[in-house]
Amino acid sequence: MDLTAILNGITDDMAARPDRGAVARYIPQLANVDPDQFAMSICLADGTQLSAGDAQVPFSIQSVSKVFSLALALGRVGDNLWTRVGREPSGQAFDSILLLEQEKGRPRNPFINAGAIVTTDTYLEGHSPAEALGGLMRFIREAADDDSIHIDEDVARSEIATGHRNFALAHYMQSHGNLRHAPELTLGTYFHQCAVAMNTDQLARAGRFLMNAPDMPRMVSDGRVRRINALMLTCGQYDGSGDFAYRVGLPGKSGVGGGILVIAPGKASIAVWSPGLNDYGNSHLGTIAVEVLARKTGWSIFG
Ligand SMILES: NC(=O)CC[C@H](N)C(=O)O
Repeated sequence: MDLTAILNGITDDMAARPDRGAVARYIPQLANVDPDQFAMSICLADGTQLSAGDAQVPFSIQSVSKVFSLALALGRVGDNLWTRVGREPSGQAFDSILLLEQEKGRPRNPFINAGAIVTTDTYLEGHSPAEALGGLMRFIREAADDDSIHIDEDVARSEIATGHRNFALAHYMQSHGNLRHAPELTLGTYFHQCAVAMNTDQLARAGRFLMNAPDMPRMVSDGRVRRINALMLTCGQYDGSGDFAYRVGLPGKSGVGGGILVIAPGKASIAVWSPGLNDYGNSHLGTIAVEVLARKTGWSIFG
């Protein structure tokens, strides 16, 4: 299999496509990003790294950060996290408040916004926001083996100023006793976590710990890696998770910045980025690109 040719072929194909989806507009800083960009990077189990397109351009990882915060929170409180957050797909948009009322302030899973806010509230416990974010950045930098990864303050500020729906979710959960800190404190931390900037090379490297391959960084136990991947497969693309599993057949986590981290267990960590989004709020071309990649490589976990 000539992976370089596959990667370059996909990148050329994506560059030529007129339908690129729509960039997220509800976060002002993201509305300015050029939708013509596309990048894909792959880290293989033997340590080889390949990339194509705009693989050196940093983008806002947004909800892809929820994978790292989940790993961190599980490391801190273990299975106690599940007393406050569920493990089922929600079938609703990432920022929906609908089920929270029916389910008494306990979010369906750690990848929708409400669940990620509780996850952040968990790793914030016993720390200041700066210390908590320091812990998260240490985790991400160690996973990627890159100390230059940083938080884009302009993006964080942009979201603090406009994140009314996330404030609504946080206050609603607090009314049910499912937030241990003031909403401003937890959300300030959550918005900074979402504002981590990475390029696809860095993100593919940061995802290597989820591959469960012998020579890859071991940030969490094998069992936990399996479970995080299971949640990525069932909940990682919100109400588009079933469609993504059907088309790609790999666990993935998307963000409204247009990035997706996709894991081929035992084989590869893949990062794709294209800023235009589909109706679910996941990268339109990014999803198509990993669909083609999975088909051409035979990497689907379903054979
Ligand atoms: N889907 C996403 O990437 C959403 C993350 C974004 N920071 C928000 O909370 O709305």
